[in-house]
Amino acid sequence: MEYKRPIGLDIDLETGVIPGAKKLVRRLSDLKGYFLDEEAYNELLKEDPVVYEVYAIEQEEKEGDLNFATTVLYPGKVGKEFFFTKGHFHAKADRAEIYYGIKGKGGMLLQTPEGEAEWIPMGPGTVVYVPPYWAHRTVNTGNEPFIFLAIYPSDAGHDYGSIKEKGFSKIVIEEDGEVKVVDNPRWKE
Ligand SMILES: O=P(O)(O)OC[C@H]1O[C@](O)(CO)[C@@H](O)[C@@H]1O
Ligand SMILES: [Fe+2]
Repeated sequence: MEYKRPIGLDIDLETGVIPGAKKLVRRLSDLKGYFLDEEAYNELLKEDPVVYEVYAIEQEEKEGDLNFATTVLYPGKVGKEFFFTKGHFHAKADRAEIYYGIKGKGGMLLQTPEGEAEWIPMGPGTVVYVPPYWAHRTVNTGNEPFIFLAIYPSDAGHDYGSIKEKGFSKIVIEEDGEVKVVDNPRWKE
């Protein structure tokens, strides 16, 4: 039998960079239709800021193996809504995932296929267990990059479809200087 080699490396805890990882950049233009306030979206699109970067060490899509990735989610808002990752179910919906907060301040929105949402605040050292079947999106509620590690089965895959279409049933906004998790007025059952 041919064994894969173990991997040991140091994540840069200040920048979130994983040496040798594949880098993915998502700009505001990659998130068309995701934010509630279209006017604010179009205005900010003139600058088309980077919303988040992902540094991933990925294996083949085989049962039993694991991927890991850091995400650097930049601070910012579209209207009242804080910057977030697209969010997804797993293509293999029963695959779970672990997140670990490294730097900055934010949280995770999780949601069942029926639309029951949960908000978990995150900071450095927070561990979040994403159970099978729950969609997940991270949100930066602070004013510095929010950096975290995700560890997930390499055959989990991403299913962006229904989140792209319907969003989450909750949104995370700033109102009167406070972070609020409120019902998404555009949410449809
Ligand atoms: O795939 P999205 O929803 O854009 O979010 C990116 C993050 O989610 C992951 O896909 C893990 O769930 C990572 O690759 C990355 O940390
Ligand atoms: Fe995931």
